[in-house]
Amino acid sequence: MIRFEQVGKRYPDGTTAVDGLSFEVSEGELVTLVGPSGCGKTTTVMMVNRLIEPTSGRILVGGEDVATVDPVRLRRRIGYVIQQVGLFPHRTVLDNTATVPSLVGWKRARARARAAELLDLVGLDPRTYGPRYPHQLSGGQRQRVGVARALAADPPVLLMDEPFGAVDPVVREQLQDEFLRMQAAVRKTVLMVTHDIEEAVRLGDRIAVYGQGRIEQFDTPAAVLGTPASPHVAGFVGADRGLKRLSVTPIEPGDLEQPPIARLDEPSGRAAGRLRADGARWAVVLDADGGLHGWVGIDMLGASARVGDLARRMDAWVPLGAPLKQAFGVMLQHDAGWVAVLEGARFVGVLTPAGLHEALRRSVDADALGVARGQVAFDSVADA
Ligand SMILES: Nc1ncnc2c1ncn2[C@@H]1O[C@H](COP(=O)(O)OP(=O)(O)OP(=O)(O)O)[C@@H](O)[C@H]1O
Repeated sequence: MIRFEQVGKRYPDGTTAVDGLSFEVSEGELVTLVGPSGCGKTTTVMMVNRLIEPTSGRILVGGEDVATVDPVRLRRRIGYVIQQVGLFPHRTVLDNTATVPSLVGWKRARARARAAELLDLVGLDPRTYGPRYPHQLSGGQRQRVGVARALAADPPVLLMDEPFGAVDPVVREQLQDEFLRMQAAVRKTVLMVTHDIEEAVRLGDRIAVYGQGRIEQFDTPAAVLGTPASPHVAGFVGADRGLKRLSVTPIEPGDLEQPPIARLDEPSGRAAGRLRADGARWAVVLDADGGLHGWVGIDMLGASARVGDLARRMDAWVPLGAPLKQAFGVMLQHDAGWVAVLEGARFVGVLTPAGLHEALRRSVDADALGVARGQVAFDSVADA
């Protein structure tokens, strides 16, 4: 969808901002550009909408060489979000959002209806915020309007330059989450500049890590964290790589342990006997459909009641496939030594701190070997 072919930019004073850039962003893919200040990230995105002209190579958008497209027409097909949002101060939020549709000749009513829809999409109620002026919004809200405005004419491509850079870390994380949800729905082809590796990892389908004026590694977040291509990349992604991997490694069935199970309607004495025989101190309690109800400890099980009368409800669960970080968060929040994992509504096992550690090692090892994670085979007890 966006293709760089040996693109370079040399300024008249002799500064080479970027050199020999070749990479591709597929349709619907979000690529983050990350690297130290002055390494050429902004130059890269501004060449796509011709705010900067390359001095060598070419850039294709949707198969078309952008150098051959009228810049004004080109920019209407490419959304652009920057850190200093640049809203028109004397226009309402709704009119700001409707700017591009109005420019490309939509009727006023249609442009405004579209703007209202977009404000809703970025989490701003158009009835409340539409009539306001930019100075009546918080920084985070202004940033959302910037995103809504960039999407208003439904461009297939979105360029974002530090879009969440101007807000505090908490709001920033909120905006990132909202943006991810939105991107899952609209699937734009996105090129996003950030200097923050955490943001690059959280948002990017793939990451381009820049050195001075060139890309040192272009790969998935897991691969960049797991096998940095150079000492520069390793230095940039930082010493806490293992921690960052928690965000990008999904919980897989093989990571789970199978604890003893008790059924809601089971006589409590029978469940207690089974636990004792297994040497277990607690069991996960499931309902008749295999859904999670809660847990019960062996010393809570009396002789006469049913398990369901004695069990405790439990909210500490995560879906299969969720990132390990989410499971870790739930464990901390509930002060629990394990977290239940569900596939749909069905209980499939528990993740413990030991399982979490193993999963992290598995993901690092898989990348180190250069094989897809699903292909890694483990020696099983049966083979020994
Ligand atoms: N008009 C210009 N003339 C000369 N050099 C320039 C010009 N514009 C940018 N540069 C240089 O090009 C290099 C790349 O700049 P660019 O803005 O792309 O970096 P960046 O990675 O986006 O940095 P930051 O994260 O600080 O925004 C820098 O060394 C910068 O000083």
